[in-house]
Amino acid sequence: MSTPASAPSTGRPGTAARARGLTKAYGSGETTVLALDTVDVDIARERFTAVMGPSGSGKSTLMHCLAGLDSVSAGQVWLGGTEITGLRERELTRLRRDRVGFMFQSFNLIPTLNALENMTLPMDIAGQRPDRDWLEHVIDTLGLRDRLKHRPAQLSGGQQQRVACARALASKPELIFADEPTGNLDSRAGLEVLGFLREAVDQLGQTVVMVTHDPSAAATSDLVLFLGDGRIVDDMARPTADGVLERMKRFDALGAAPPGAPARSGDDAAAAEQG
Ligand SMILES: Nc1ncnc2c1ncn2[C@@H]1O[C@H](COP(=O)(O)OP(=O)(O)OP(=O)(O)O)[C@@H](O)[C@H]1O
Repeated sequence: MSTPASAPSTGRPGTAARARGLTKAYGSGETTVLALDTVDVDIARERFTAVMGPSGSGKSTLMHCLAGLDSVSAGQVWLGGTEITGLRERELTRLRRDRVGFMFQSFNLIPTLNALENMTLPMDIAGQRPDRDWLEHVIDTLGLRDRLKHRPAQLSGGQQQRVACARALASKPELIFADEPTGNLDSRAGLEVLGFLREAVDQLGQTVVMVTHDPSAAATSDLVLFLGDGRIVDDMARPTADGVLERMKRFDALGAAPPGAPARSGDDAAAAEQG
């Protein structure tokens, strides 16, 4: 299903990422796992999109395929206006480097580099100079000023996550993919990171796609996409934590969407709620 994130009537400046018929199967024969099943999705530019769903529903796979980190079994994916399915690895690497920032659960920090060096490493590799004012702003907002010379092993898990967050934001990428960015943080640090992602969207025109299990974190977004069994089964605009929690409870009560079940829109869900 195509999500309202793409509604042309909003006048937003297009889509930052798009997929049509996106299908991803792992393995072969009897052991095949269909992680994504003909997903159509539009990630609106300058918006904050959250992706939720039960464990194994395909959230990380969707993010990896949209980011060009994983190959697809069928379908097409675009980053901005560029179709990435079929691109050669070298072109794909360059595109990712120039346009995309990543925050993963495993922070992927380089142990021999200090915090500041880790933050600027992607730009150093790309031969780009950081925007100093922006970098300073990122560092202060994430409370990393007095940790810049520390190596990852000398930082707490939360601090490492904040460095990974700063690294994703440092080059002002058009699109940031965040996989459970608050998963390893205490609630205060988690709120800070979410606030910063929100600010990046509202004030800097960046686009964020965040996978989360946390309804409160999802409530920071503009639109929540709910995945079930490799399909987008619902969505919720202007989410609240209570609203997301209710929706999730309802999915639990209904069980996972059966394969082949028609994808439901937010309106259908609202109608079902009233009826
Ligand atoms: N490399 C892989 N090889 C085989 N199966 C995989 C692989 N990666 C993911 N899968 C399977 O694909 C399905 C979707 O996995 P995915 O990690 O996208 O789910 P998820 O919704 O992100 O789960 P979680 O919330 O637990 O992180 C699962 O059934 C998973 O076991």
